[in-house]
Order: sequence, then C-alpha cells, then structure tokens
Amino acid sequence: MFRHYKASSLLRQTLVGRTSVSSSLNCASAPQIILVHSQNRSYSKLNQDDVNHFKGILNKPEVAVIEDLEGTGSSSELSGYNTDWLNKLKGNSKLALRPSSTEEVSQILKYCNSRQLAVVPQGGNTGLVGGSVPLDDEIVLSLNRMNNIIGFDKNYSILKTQAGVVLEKLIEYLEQFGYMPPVDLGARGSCHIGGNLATNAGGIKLLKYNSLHANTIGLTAVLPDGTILDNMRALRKDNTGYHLKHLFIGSEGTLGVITEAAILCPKIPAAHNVALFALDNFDKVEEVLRASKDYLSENLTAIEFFDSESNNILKDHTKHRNPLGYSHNYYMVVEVSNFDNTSTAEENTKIIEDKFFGLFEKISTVIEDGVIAQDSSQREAIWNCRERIVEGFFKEGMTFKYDFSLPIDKFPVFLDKIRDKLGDHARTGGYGHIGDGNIHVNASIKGYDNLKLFKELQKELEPWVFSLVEDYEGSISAEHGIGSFKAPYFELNKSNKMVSVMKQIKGVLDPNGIMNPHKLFD
Ligand SMILES: O=C(O)CC[C@@H](O)C(=O)O
Ligand SMILES: [Zn+2]
Repeated sequence: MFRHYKASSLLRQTLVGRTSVSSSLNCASAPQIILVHSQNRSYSKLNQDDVNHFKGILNKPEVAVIEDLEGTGSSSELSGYNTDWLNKLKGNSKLALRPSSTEEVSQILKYCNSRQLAVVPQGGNTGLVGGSVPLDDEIVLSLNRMNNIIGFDKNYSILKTQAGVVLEKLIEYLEQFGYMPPVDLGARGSCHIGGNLATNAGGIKLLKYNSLHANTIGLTAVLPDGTILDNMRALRKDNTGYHLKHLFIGSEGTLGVITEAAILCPKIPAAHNVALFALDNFDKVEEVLRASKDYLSENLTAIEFFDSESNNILKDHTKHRNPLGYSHNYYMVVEVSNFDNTSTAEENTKIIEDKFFGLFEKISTVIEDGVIAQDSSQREAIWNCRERIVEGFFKEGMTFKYDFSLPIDKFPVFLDKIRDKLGDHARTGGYGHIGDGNIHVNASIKGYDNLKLFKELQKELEPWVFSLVEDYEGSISAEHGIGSFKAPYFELNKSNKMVSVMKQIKGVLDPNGIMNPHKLFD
C-alpha cells in the first residue's frame, strides 16, 4: 500500500533501494501515418559504382552496407532505417551505411560530398520530430556499429564513449563506478548517446544536472567534407577560442556527424525517493514548485506535473493506475535525493524522510492529497503515472505532440486555447517538466483511420499554435528539436538575424547542403 499524506498524520516511511524511472517505450507497432514528403534538391542519384565504393572502404562490408538499389523492397532491414519511431514518416533510402570508426565516417562523408549525395545521420532513431530518417532517397549513415565505451576517468568523472552506444548501456557501465550519465529519457533502451547529443535531448534529469551543452567536455565530429574535428582531450578547463563542440550539440545532424564524446557525469545519489501530490488548481502547482525549489534546494532531483486529461488517458489505455485516483485537476511528481555517501542506509532513509516531511509541512494546506513511495516498485509506479502518459496518448490515436517552453503562468491558458481550438475532435493533455518551464502538449484524435481529419486539424492548428508560442515569448521546442515536423515554423521562433547567422554557419560547414536536408531549415 502507498502511504498517504494527510494533514493530520504523516507516518514515517521506509525507503529502500534505487530504481530506474521507467523502462523503455516502444512505438514500433503504431499504424503508419505519412506526414512529410519531400523531393530532394539537386542531389545526385545513387548508383552501383557508389555502392561498390562504399563496399570497398568499409570494414566488414557484408554488415556495413545495406542496400536495395533496385528498390525491390527486398531488404526489410532497410525499411527500419527508413521509418521513424512514431511511424509517421517513411523515407525511400536505398542505402544504409554502418561505419565502424571515425575514419570510416570521414571517408563516407568525403565521398558523398564530392558526389553530392545527401546523407541522414541516424542514432537510435527514437526522435519525435522526424529528424533522423530520410524524407526521400538520402543515404542513411547509422552509428549503430560504433558502440564502444572508451572509458571513465574517475579523477574527473568524465565518460568517453563512441556515439552509437545505447544510453541504457552507459547507465549500466557507469553504475560500477557509482556514477550515471547526466541525461535520462524514456527511450533509454534504444536511443544512442550520439543522437542525444545531436538533438541536445532533455528529459527529467535536466533540472538537476543541466543540459548536454553544459556537460559535454569534448567531442569528435566529422564535417561533410570528411575533416575530423577531434576535441577528445577532455580537459575540464580549456579556455581557448570558440568551443566548436556546441555547434554540433543540438544541430540535428545538419552540420556533421558526432562520432565520439566526453561527458561529465554526476554521482548516483546515495538514496532517493518520490512523492505524488494532487492539486485542484494551477496556482497551487506553482506554489508546490516554489516550495520544493526553496526548501529541497540541491536535494530536489526532479519535479514534474500532469493534468487530469493526461491522467485519464493513462487510465484508459495503460495498465498503470494513479494511487491518488482520477478526481483531481493536477498531479505533481517530486523526487528527492541524498548525495552523502558516508551516511548509512538508515541515515539516508531518515534524511530523505525528513526532507519530505519538511516539504509536506510547507504545502499541507496547498495539496489535496499525496503519497510517498515505500519501496522501489512504488517509486516506479509513481514515475509510470508520468512517463507512461506518452504511451496512453499514442494508444488513443493519431497524436499531435509538442514540447514547448513557456512562461509558467501561461501553461493553463495555453492549454485551454488548444482545447478550444480542437474542440471535440481530440483529447488534449498537458504534462511535463514543470521545473524547467517545459510543457508537453499531446492531443489525440480517436484511432488511426482518419488521416484526412488529422491533416485538416494540423493545417489549422500548427501555424496558429506556433505563433501563439512566439507571442508568449516561448520556444517551439524545449527538448525534442525541430527535425522535419517543425522546420516550416523554425524561422517564426527566431529573429531574422539569428536565422541568418545560422544559415551562414551551415553554408560554411556544409556548402553543398548534403547533411540532413530539410531538417531544421525548411
Ligand atoms: O512524447 C512526448 O510528447 C513527450 C516525450 C518526453 O519528452 C517526455 O517528457 O515524456
Ligand atoms: Zn520531455
């Protein structure tokens, strides 16, 4: 049984162990919706000589080159490289290349650049904005064979790794040293660290551990002309000139390919626990946020929220149940950690209990109800209430998915406006990373058989919603990136001057425009 917070009696809890926040989600079974099609610009057409060239330069060509030049559809493996995780896009690539070293990536790009062949770099292909699959017949450059962990520097807690390592493998590797990656996502079982870097992926840990921009100490990146930029000395302090690594982090594969990274890693907390609160209005959500930040300070490791529609969607489509039920307007998940490794397990338990007890005293008149986990499975159950909402919307039907940054006081009015706009056509929920101003809006129409309605609504909704975000001085992407889905709106959300400098940088590094065409810039 979960232990309930009640204003009259807060009982001491038993806190044990540590658990991952959730297992990986997988959207591979979704019915397919094709949303974007693009005719490539003046790229060359891939021919047999090109394929033979790649076979000649790559180690183990039998696994490094996956081709279907004739377009017979004989390679089902190629179909995986062509299809995005949400099953919203299907490209028409005839060739996927799987290099095994930075040198091979360099040779591939050099050749593609000289032949004007377009390239889509691909990591775990778990992105949500259509950024990692071809829109036409671009060559897929997959990093999935570059999956070696290079090592961990215990003096400076810096991990060195190849880009194609799955995030979960890094989590497991670092555990032996008592450390963890600074980033964690629902897709941890499939996403690659290189893809996380290329998209500057966020997630629930960002509040505490900051972004990948902040934690990346060094990178190796390959430019479209094959030049290797090796910055893997991994010096914590290196104040010499422009930090080119930042150009590649979040560039969504439009400037080059990240092949290695050196990442600063935080210690795994000695202990942690989570509580779930129910609230009746959004002002109170903000109050709990402020109280948690003020009172818990550095012990606050995550704070998330979800609204009642998101909670209902979870109930309707997944096996996960909210221990606080379904009658409240808002819910918040608060995670508290203790970092003092010299404390005993009992002391840790008490330290965390005291933290929650102190927080509860401050918010007891604000919350309607609350529970604290008593063991690792309850922690997971609480996290599932938040992390599995995605799965619920996905099962409801075709989903509009957004990841906005907004001033927090605009969250409720913003959601109301979207609900008004979509009317009865969709179920719309808001949830996300309240601690860093990032709201996810998911809106699902029922089922997968009304693509016409979906597209009609999209036409109405998107120009309007993205300009609303601009009016509110927010960002159209807090963490998922621009990809191809948001590319038409990218320039709306940035000043002309900024877009112009970005395009100049793109022009310098990728003058032939071979890298990930139609992503980021429309
Ligand atoms: O699928 C989504 O819309 C959000 C996914 C992820 O960023 C999350 O925070 O759960
Ligand atoms: Zn998120």
